[in-house]
Formats: sequence, structure tokens, C-alpha cells
Amino acid sequence: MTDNTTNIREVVLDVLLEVLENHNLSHIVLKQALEKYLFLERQDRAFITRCVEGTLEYRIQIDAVLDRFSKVKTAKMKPVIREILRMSVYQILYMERVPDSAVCNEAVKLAKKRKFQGLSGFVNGVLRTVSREKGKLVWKDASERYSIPRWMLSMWEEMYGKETSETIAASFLEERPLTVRFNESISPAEKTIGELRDQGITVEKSGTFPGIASIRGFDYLDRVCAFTEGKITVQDPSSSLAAQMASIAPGDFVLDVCGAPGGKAMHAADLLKGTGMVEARDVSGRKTDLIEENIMRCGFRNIRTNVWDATVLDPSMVEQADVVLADLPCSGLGIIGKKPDIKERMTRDEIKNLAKLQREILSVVTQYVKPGGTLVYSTCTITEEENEENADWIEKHLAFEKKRIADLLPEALKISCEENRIQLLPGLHPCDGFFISVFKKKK
Ligand SMILES: C[S@@+](CC[C@H](N)C(=O)[O-])C[C@H]1O[C@@H](n2cnc3c(N)ncnc32)[C@H](O)[C@@H]1O
Repeated sequence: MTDNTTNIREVVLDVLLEVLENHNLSHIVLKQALEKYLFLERQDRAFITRCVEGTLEYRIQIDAVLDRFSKVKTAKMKPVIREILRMSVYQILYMERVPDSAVCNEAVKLAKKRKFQGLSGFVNGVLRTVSREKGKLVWKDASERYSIPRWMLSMWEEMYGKETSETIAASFLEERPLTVRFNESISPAEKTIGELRDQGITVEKSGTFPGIASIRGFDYLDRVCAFTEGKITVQDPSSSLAAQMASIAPGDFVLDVCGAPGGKAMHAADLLKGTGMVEARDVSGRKTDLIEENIMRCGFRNIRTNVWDATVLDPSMVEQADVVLADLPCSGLGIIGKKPDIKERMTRDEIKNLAKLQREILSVVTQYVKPGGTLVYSTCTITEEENEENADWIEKHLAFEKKRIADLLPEALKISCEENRIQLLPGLHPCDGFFISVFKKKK
């Protein structure tokens, strides 16, 4: 590490203040911070990432610990002090290589530097107590143990039972390598794997999902040649199934109505192997710019973008698409492992609102499917309202019939599907939580 360790912790503190106090999205704030501090050594950048992500993953558990040992409860603390304590408790409990005494000293320095001289003794006292008592900690319940809101656990318990609900929650705390999908139309997977290995990157092909591998041993994705050359796209294995389930045929016109940042749209373009056309839409130019970046990187010529609000009917598109990909905005509970701040933001009411928005969008975008064409409705969440109930609603209220998907799924997942749909569960399946349902438009 560089000598000035306090600066690294200041970066962590600033990111946490942005995310937990100002409610900005963690993956964006962290990415911006890492881009700003590109000059830092690799292990310092790794420390920042781990400390931010870990504090967010364990925030609920950390607050329970703090509330046990501090006279002032976390809810009543000054924001700067609250975040200094949270990130320090994470280091004490989960970063074995950092000595507790160093964590306490750095926290005290940080409090003083941020003009909380008068509270530095409090910070020191609380952290030294946590350090002393950490071996005796007992979690009150599964919510504390897995650091997950109680209401989420109860919801999953009602859906899948206690054991599965806890398996899902536990899986979010496991380390997850970055997974990529090979753009086979640009470069065959085996060739790309060789190039990645030549660059010193460890590649492990997925045993369950064809065309997917995990990669490790690099500092910054923008320095991985296979990535900058568009030979790979970052995608969770579960998401890679959405375009796969659409049975895209050469020459098809594929409309992705909520396309940013473009994972599934790039996959559709790749599956078309230079034929046909994908139109990837999203609600703002800022969003379609993200898709454009991916198009430029991959060099696909059979894909274009369009800024369009999916709740508004585009009369020129009615019955034009062979395939509509409706990968809609959702509560994101399946990807808490990657975006832990979803635990901070999501509520039962918000889930209801999202399920309503999804129906509003579906009632519009289903009109774009040609008779006999395919609709894929997917989300990266695990709630009945947004998934099964909306899939039932499509079948009941719109002119669609179920399309069987078992033959399209990887062997190991066939058992988990129900005719035209599959709910992937983290911890039970080797991927994020994800829901896919597939329909054919009646002629
Ligand atoms: C789950 S993400 C899509 C991910 C994308 N399909 C992929 O594979 O990379 C949902 C997207 O819906 C977009 N969105 C939200 N409301 C929308 C609307 N009314 N019209 C169009 N897009 C919308 C969001 O901006 C977001 O990019």
C-alpha cells in the first residue's frame, strides 16, 4: 500500500457518504471514484473496492453490532461518524489482514481530519470495544446473520420456505467472480480464452452455462484486450439465457424495449451473426449512449439505438418485430450480491409500483410482436408480483400463448423450469436471481 493510507480510507468514506447518506447508486459512485484514482496502486484500489462493497453488503449486521456497543444508536449518529464507524467495523470483522489497532487509529485520524475532533474519543472507544468483543458476537436472527432486511426474508420464506430463503440471503455474501459471455460472431470462444490467458488472466469456463466464463487476475477491465476488442461482454450467466430463450433466427428483427446498457441486445446481435437487425431502446439519451458504447466496442453493424419511452406506443412498430425482448425495470432483488445498496432502497410498496409499471410497459410493447413472433419477458428479481403474476397476466389478458423452453435451457437447469418460465435463485443456481418467461403471439 502507499504510505498515505488515510487517503485511501477517505476515498472509502466519501463513496459511502454518497451511497448511504445521499442515496446515490454504489456501482456508479465506486466506478467514478476508481476512475479518478487510476494512479493508485492495484492493492489500494482493491482495498477501496472491498471496503466499500463489504461495508454495503454487511451494513445491516454492522449497525446491529454498533447499536450493541455504542450508547448513541447508528440512526442518531452524525453521518460522517456513522460511515467512519461502519467502514471500520467492516475492517475489524472481515478484513483479517488489517490489524484492529490500525483500523482504530485511522478512524480516529479520519474523524479529526473531517473536523470531528470532539468525537474522536467516542470513535476510538466504540471501535476498541468491537475489536475486544468480536469473538463473542452472536446474531439475533437470520436478518442480522445474513445482513438482509427482515421483510425480504419473510417474503422469500412465504414463497420458498425458510431454508431456501436463507440460502438465497447467504449467497449474496459470497465472493463472485466477474463473468463474461463470448461474442462468438466476433471471435471463437477458444481463441479468446487463449488470448485472455496470454494476458495473464485466469479463465474458468462455466460448467452449467455454455458460452460463459469467469475471469480473474486483472486490475481494470478497460485494460483487458479481449474486452476492448469486443470479444467478450460482461454478463451474468442468468442474463445470457434471455436472448438464448428467444430462438433468434438469421435475418430476424429484434426489438429490445429497455435495452441499456446493452447486455442482451449485444447478445441478440451476436446470435444474428451479422444478419438481421436489433433495435435497442431506452428512456433517455444518457442510457442509449451506454448501449452505443457497447456497440462501438463490439463493432456490431446489425444493431441500432433509439430513445423511446416504452410506456408510449410507437405506432410505426406495431407487429414489426420477430422478437421483443422485454427485460424490464424491476426491484433487482436477484442481483443484491452485485448491488448491495438495493437492500437500502427497495420497499414492498416500490415492488408493487414496479409490477404496475411492468404491466403498463407490457401492454404497450407486446403490440410490437408480429403474429407468430416471440416475446421474452424477463427481470433480475425474485418477487411473485413482478414475475409469476405478471407472466400469468400476459397469458390471461394479452394475445399470447406459452412457449416451452426446456429444450433451450442448459441441461442442469431443465429441472427448474415450468413450461415457459424459469425462476433462477442465487445459492440454488450458480448465477444471479433472474426470471424469464417466453410467449408466442397468437396468429
Ligand atoms: C433491467 S434494465 C435493462 C438491462 C438490459 N436489457 C441489458 O441487458 O443490459 C432496465 C432498463 O429499463 C430502462 N427503462 C426504465 N423505464 C423505461 C421506460 N419507460 N422506457 C424505456 N426504458 C426504460 C432503464 O433505463 C434500464 O436501462
